[in-house]
Amino acid sequence: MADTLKPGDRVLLSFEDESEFLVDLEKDKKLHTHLGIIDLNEVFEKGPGEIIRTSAGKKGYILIPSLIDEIMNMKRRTQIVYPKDSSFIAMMLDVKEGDRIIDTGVGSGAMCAVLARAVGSSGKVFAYEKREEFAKLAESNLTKWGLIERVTIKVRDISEGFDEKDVDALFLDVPDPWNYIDKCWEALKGGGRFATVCPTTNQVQETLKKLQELPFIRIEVWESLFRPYKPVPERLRPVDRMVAHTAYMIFATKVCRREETE
Ligand SMILES: C[S@@+](CC[C@H](N)C(=O)[O-])C[C@H]1O[C@@H](n2cnc3c(N)ncnc32)[C@H](O)[C@@H]1O
Repeated sequence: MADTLKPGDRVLLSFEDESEFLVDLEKDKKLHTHLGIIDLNEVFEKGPGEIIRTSAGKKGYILIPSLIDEIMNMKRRTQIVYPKDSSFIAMMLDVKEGDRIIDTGVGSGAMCAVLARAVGSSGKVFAYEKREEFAKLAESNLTKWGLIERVTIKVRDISEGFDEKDVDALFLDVPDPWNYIDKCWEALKGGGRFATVCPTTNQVQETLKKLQELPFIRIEVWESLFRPYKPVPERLRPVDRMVAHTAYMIFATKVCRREETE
């Protein structure tokens, strides 16, 4: 049986000219677009996967938005971690159901959402952010995506340290990560995984120096390059332009000490 849509549900209306609209459903409401008017009562009646037509006869489809759809269209006031990086980071941190994770700075909440989804309903993300307005924006985004129950947002400068101890993994996204790596080490459990992102190589160098001073092992630096293709079977080829750079990703694993002590 088709999913039944109710007021407050979010849908993605996807049209043939590639226009897409993310909509919070309301009864008796009309959406005015450059393709014509969409009667939302029709969306309720039809349901996900079905065709919708605007008042101008343009054809679209009713879909349930994915987290990637949400992140690529989200309200943001900071740079965000893009899905091509955040999905890999979540795997490298081995985030799973029930984990306790720290995410900082939470910014607009893009990476936090990926972590919150991965920890499941029995896990928790402790999200630190020094700027109240960004913490509020992250809270609003995570609420919209139904993930806020799994996240505790703390408005705090992380130079004061973290409240949590023995967390399974920690993600750090601030302009000067090397200044907080000792605090991250303190919060992680033995064997806990650490990740950070930096847009420039000189930031990576500073971060690596700091990681090497502390008991961290398996230090790795990665960059992900994704090249989409035009999906035309007769002329299959890459698109003309690609995103050449987002961020370098640095990973490390905490150990309790580097050498055995007597
Ligand atoms: C690039 S944004 C984070 C984006 C976020 N990871 C996302 O995917 O949406 C960096 C954030 O770190 C916060 N920040 C910078 N230094 C901080 C500090 N010392 N303590 C807490 N937050 C900090 C900034 O206010 C900003 O919101």
